Amino acid sequence: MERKPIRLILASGSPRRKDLLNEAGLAFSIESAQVEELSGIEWTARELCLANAELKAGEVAIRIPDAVVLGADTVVALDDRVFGKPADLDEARAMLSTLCGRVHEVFTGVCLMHRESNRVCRFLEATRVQFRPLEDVDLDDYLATVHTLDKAGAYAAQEDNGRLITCIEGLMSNVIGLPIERVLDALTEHFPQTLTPKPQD
Ligand SMILES: Cc1cn([C@H]2C[C@H](O)[C@@H](COP(=O)(O)OP(=O)(O)OP(=O)(O)O)O2)c(=O)[nH]c1=O
Repeated sequence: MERKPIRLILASGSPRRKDLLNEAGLAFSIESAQVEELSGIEWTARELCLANAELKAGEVAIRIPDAVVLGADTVVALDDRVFGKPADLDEARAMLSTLCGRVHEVFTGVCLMHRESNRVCRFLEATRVQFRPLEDVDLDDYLATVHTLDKAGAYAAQEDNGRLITCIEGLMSNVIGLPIERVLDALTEHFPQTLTPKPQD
């Protein structure tokens, strides 16, 4: 039986998420979610990134109910602390100083939502990341050369080149904002009608 294609929409303004979906060869469009992200010490990192992913997907899915909407949220967790995007360079410096010499976890929550059929698929991926000791890191240089304010935990694994990171256990794509391997599996299982290849240039 022929299946009717369903549009895939990325509910995100993150250039990293756009690149990862593009590299996977998927056809999709972008509609940034207009939401105030949840935060606060009452949330664990796992709860927070899943709740924010659903919030982002839900806001766009209300507007476009016939599409499958992908929302995602990435946070960094150390012990019971949760680091989102730093508010300013002082906070970025404080986050990086705290993360140095330790292993932390990066969680990305993903929510795929199709309102028309009332179907939602949520999952979370965790990756462990180890940082160099503080004395081996030039934080002034790092903060001057890497754009940290739009990144959870104030670092960019995609352009690290060994400056901060000594070891990554798990999916690299998850650290930079979207565990694309798992997104493809979830789309294949739950929403195969979205898997139309993008037109060739
Ligand atoms: C840890 C880490 C995060 N990041 C990015 C991924 C996410 O874009 C960002 C975390 O913030 P998010 O709130 O997850 O996403 P966003 O604000 O960029 O986009 P939107 O809410 O519109 O979807 O941090 C990196 O690019 N590299 C890294 O190494």
